[in-house]
Amino acid sequence: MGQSSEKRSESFGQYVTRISAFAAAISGGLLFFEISPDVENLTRKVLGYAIGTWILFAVVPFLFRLGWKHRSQIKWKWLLVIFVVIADHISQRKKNRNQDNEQNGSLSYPLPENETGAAYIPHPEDETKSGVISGSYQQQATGLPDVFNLLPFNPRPHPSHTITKDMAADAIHQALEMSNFNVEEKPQILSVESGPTLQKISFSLPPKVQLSKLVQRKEDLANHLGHSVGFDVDSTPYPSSAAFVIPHAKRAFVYIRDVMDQFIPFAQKSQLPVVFGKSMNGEAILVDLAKLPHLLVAGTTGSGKSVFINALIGSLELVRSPEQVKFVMIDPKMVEFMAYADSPHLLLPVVTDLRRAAFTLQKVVVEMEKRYQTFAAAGVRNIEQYNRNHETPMPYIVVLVDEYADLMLVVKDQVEEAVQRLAQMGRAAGVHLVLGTQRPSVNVITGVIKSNLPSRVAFRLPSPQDFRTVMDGSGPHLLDRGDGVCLFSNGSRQRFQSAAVTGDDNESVAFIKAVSKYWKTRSPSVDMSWSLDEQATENEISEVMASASDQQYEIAQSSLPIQEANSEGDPESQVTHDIHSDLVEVDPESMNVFIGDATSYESAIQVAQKHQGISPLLLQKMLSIDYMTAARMVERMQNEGIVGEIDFDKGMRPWLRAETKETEAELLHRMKLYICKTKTARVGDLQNEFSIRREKVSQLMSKLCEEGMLNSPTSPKVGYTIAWKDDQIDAFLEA
Ligand SMILES: Nc1ncnc2c1ncn2[C@@H]1O[C@H](COP(=O)(O)OP(=O)(O)OP(=O)(O)O)[C@@H](O)[C@H]1O
Repeated sequence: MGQSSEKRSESFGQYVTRISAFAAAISGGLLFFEISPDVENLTRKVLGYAIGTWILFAVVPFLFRLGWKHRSQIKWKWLLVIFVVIADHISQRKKNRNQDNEQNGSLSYPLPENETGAAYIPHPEDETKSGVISGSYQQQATGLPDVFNLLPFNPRPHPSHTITKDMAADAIHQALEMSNFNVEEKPQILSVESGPTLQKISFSLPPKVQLSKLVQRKEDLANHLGHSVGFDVDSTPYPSSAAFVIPHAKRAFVYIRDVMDQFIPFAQKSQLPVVFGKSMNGEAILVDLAKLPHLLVAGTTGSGKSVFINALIGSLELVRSPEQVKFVMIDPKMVEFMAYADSPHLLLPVVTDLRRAAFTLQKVVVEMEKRYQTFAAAGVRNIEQYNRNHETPMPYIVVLVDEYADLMLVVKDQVEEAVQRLAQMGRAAGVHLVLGTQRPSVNVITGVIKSNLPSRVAFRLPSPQDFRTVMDGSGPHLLDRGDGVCLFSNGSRQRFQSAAVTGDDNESVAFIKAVSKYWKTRSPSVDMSWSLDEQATENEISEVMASASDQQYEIAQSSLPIQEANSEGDPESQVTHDIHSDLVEVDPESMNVFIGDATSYESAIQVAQKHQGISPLLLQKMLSIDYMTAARMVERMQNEGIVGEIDFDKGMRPWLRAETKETEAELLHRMKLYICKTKTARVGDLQNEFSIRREKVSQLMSKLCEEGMLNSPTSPKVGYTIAWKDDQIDAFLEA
């Protein structure tokens, strides 16, 4: 009986040992193939349990049997001492870890050991007025700001081996030959750059091989090089050369922790510092979101869009207190931003309802308008100047939308209008947009959005057409997990590996919670959170949104064809002329500019007249234009004597131009003089010269045609021409 139970426990032990050996082998294999950080973490855990089980069921019984056999020779006293020392060591380690967790917000992942025990300690009182990081950190020895200690470590900071020049020359030679290029010699390799995901091999183009041909046969080359995904052909700074971009066999990840040495000084001199990732040659890409000033992020599911946006939020939360930056998060899917529910950086709870999302965006527009009023009262132009002159900084607001396509499908009109206004005017007010989408169709990424969000990031997308919609051009086959292309407003475009706080979802949630806890203990006094219902009344929103639509309506009306004469009422509306003929003198390429500039200036004058004065802020608000354009128009109005010097009490330049008493005949005479002197009859020039409405100019020009001074436009390209001969012009001028 005793023997059979011993046998049974032995076979159970063997059984368990075999299972754990099997589990260890599988997890070891999975670790070797580096499938993803998620799988990696799981396999590490399984490996740990397997080894633990093996120790428990194989090693411990073996040692026990061995000890029992030689029990007469064992020095029990020494064994006890060793046991006590080990137990003490284990309990001490456990205690230290608990203390660390306590300090750092109960992380579920181990904190890095701080060798010197020292850290930069952020002091809210040290905040610089420029709104830079919560203080000049007090450096104690070589530590980090303690909030940075919350960042997880990168399990895979380095890629697998970079290809050597010799191997590259062989591989490229072979691929060129197999793709039907006539190459006699191996190409000369000029450089091999290695980043976290890719390596870029630059080589001299063999005779008769052109870069454009390589691009054409990209797919073939990719197949022959064994990299059908991720391969690209690129240009290089070297003459007569090309580059092949090839993914690493095993790529590295970029964690924020990896670049914090560069990020901390960068954060000191920027407003909204974020870690984008690393470039193809492994350099950190650090970006000031305030300068972008908005961002569109597109990527299909699994491409790394959410990890990137989380890295962006994480970067800001690390270096900006809740008093300095506030987030508005819109998450219709209720997946991405829910982990931030407790964050003190939130201006209002995460918005998940689509209609409420539209309302929220409009509310942000109201906030932006209020800020402009505050700036006007304080005599400053933007948030930077305001924060420089004020003790309590005005927080930047970053609006994050997880799935912009969902919003556009349901509440397109409200959303697009609000997004357009925020994109056009948000920057000076410290309001910035980050719009994410999985579905970058033309219905979602409309012309309006694209023209207002020139900075964009594309991760892997379902089709080349989608990539084109986002980036306005073709691009490489991108890999999953953060291989992306970024495009900045200055037109520069580059491939990059996106940064992550961590690639592990659980670790990510733990980090977000820890950072929230960190800031809650440090900035408990100021509660700036919004209550959407209290502060943003429907009236307030509709008032602000309507002021724009009225104005846009006026502008739209002024450029519509006017077909019927109206013999009564406003003489200016007595127009018999199709306004399209005014535009015919303009080259179609420049038409937009022409219509925009001339019409806007005329509208600006109307705004000034209506309000009996003007300020850039008022103009900016009424015409939905950027501050600089508004300021330039105001300056022009002042130079032309339409408005006067600034009246500081009213915060405006008063309207000066008396209503014109000039009769139509006098105005016609002045126009004739102008045409004779300048020998031009362009509607735009006359409109600018006389500061009168486009319709009025058209009406007068029709009269001049009737008088025989001008010829009517004959084709869409040719505008009015002068019919008078030179001697008629001279005679008129002499008279
Ligand atoms: N930059 C990165 N570094 C490391 N791992 C990454 C990175 N980006 C993505 N991953 C890995 O890829 C997985 C999917 O990424 P992510 O959740 O960001 O996809 P997504 O594009 O947002 O898709 P969805 O819209 O379906 O959420 C992550 O869980 C993570 O394991």
